[in-house]
Amino acid sequence: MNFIRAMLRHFIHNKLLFGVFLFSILFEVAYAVASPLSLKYLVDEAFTPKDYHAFLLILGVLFSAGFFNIIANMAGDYSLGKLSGEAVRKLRLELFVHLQKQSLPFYQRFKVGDLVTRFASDMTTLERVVRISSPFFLRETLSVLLGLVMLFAIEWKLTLAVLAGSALMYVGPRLLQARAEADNESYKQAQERFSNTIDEMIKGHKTIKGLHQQSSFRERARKQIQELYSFGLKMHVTNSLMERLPLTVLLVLNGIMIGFGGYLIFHDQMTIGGFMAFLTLFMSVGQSGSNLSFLIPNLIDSSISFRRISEVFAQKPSVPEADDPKELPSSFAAIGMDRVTFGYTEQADQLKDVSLRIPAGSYVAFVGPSGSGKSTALQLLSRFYDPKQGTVAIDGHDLRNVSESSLRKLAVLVTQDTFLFNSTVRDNLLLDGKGFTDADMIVAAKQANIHNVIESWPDGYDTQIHHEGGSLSGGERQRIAIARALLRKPSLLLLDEVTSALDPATEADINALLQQLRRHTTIISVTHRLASVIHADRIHVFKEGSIVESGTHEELLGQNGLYGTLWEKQHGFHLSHDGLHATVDVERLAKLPFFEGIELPLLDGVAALFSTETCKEGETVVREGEEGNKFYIIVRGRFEIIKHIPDEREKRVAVLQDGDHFGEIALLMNIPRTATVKAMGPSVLLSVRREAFHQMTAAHPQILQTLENTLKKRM
Ligand SMILES: Nc1ncnc2c1ncn2[C@@H]1O[C@H](COP(=O)(O)OP(=O)(O)OP(=O)(O)O)[C@@H](O)[C@H]1O
Repeated sequence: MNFIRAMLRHFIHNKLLFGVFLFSILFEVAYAVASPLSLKYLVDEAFTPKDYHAFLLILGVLFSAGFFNIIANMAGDYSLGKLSGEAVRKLRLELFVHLQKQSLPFYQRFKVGDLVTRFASDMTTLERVVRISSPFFLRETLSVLLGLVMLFAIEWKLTLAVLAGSALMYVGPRLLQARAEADNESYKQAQERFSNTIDEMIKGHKTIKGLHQQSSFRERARKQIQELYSFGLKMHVTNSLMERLPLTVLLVLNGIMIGFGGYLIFHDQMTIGGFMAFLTLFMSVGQSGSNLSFLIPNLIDSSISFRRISEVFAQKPSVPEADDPKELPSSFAAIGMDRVTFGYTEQADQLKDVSLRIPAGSYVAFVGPSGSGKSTALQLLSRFYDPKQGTVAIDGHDLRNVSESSLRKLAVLVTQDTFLFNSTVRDNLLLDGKGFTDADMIVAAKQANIHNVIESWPDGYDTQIHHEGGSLSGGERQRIAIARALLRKPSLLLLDEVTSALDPATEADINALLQQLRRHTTIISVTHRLASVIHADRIHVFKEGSIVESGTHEELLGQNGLYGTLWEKQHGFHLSHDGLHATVDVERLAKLPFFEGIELPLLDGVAALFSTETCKEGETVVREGEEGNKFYIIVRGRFEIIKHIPDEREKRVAVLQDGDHFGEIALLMNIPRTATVKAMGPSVLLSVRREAFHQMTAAHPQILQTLENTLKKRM
């Protein structure tokens, strides 16, 4: 309702134009109703008595009124065009701003296809209603009302008779309305589902191809297109029925009118002129009535669009701006969390009673197993979400009470899922460009180690970025995102796995840059790669939503806790600077549970069997169901483990990262893989084939024996 009120408010905002519009409609209706009346006077007062003077008078009045009607209509059309255009313009902008104000959960709730449909198709329907249907509805309703008054004035008995019959005209559509609404809604939903499939198919085409999912997607699309067809047919039939019914009833009504009207004339209760005026006026009222019922399907359709847009307008941002927000200065003394508990849903908490204090100028790292809540903590520190309990504060100011713009100037978050706009590199770096020169931009690009790459492109900084950055490599995208953040010179830099897509050399450069920045800028870095945070002032180790250990690298190693375990797991690998050649120490191999107890000299031979494999983001290394003959250790990178759950789509069941291994059973036997393993970014693996392993173990059967025993125990 608020939304409809807002629309009306926009519509009547310009009182003068609204007055002109109303006057023009009233005049048009009055003229349309009065014209048939002129017949009564023409026939009864001029033609029958052959009164030439009366004839000229009536003709003069008719002609002048007609001329004035044309002018009034033109003024009305102009005012309507301007009023409706303005109302729709304001609504579009309000919807856009409203979408911008929404927090992350909103964008998780509504899918892209759904929102785009609301913006494009529903808004267009709404525009049609404001521009065409509503004024038409108003005019036709007034015509019916005024026409009925005139009909009563001409002959009330005949009017009552036809009115009783007219009731039929509305019964049919009423009965069908609920069904038409349901059919329209089903069709809209089917459209939405299909839009989402297309959206997924375009965005995920690589993944779909990579996982051989074309046929399941085709099947999904086929079903949805079939649904579109069936719902479309149903909707068409119901709407056509609704459109045809009134015309049939109108035919019956004409019969009643001519029969009863004739009877009145034969009994001298009505003049011929009166009957002709009645007939013409009734036709015109009937036409208006039928026009109104034609409008019903159109209005039903639009009421759904109204509801769908109202639904978006009704969404309140889950991270709202305070009424009188505090402006943060550009620097601060400390940021912290005090007993913060947070869950994305009511069912589970992803952060539990987390407290920490980060003084300005420090370099802090969040580490821990995948899914332990590191990124979530970062999202709360940059206020993309508000805690369920506890507070996140900068210098004692609860982030809920500070202005979003001052917070965003102070703190910039760079994530692993970088989004670039389909524009030039320069536009992507400068964005609104406020306060930055090209020289600033180049300094930032150099810091992020991307300047030379950009310069090597034929159009340099004017190079067009396509497919939201898909035309660039993951590392290039990431470095542009880092440059974009550095350009803004934030006092607080929040980094979420920013080096995970970079090759070792670039990663080393970015880490060196962070070392340079660390005293002027507070850096909080979420990473799973421990080697990059050994110099951090403080490392917080997350586990299942809580901070379980905190300290410097040395302090944490001394504690021999979770950090120590994670460090051991990632230790013992060597990677060439270009990231193409990796090796593993035998001491590291010896720590793999299934090589436990095998003497180091023997493991030397095993270590030599490993070869390096690099993979791109989205590449599938192991496919569920296929027979495997390789064992892998992750040197760098993150891999998702996907399982096909019957009657469900594929589901990510785990994430593996640096130091993890998979596929060890393939060293023993040739059995189908139990899950698909896919790279989440550029990665480096060490792998060994069963055949090579067996050649080696032929000379040392005890290795095979140990492996068999351990794997048997684990299975
Ligand atoms: N938007 C979301 N809605 C619901 N659950 C989420 C959402 N984002 C993350 N989660 C869940 O919250 C938990 C913590 O996720 P988070 O990303 O903070 O972990 P993380 O330690 O950063 O792990 P990773 O290194 O794998 O990113 C995980 O179980 C994750 O599945």
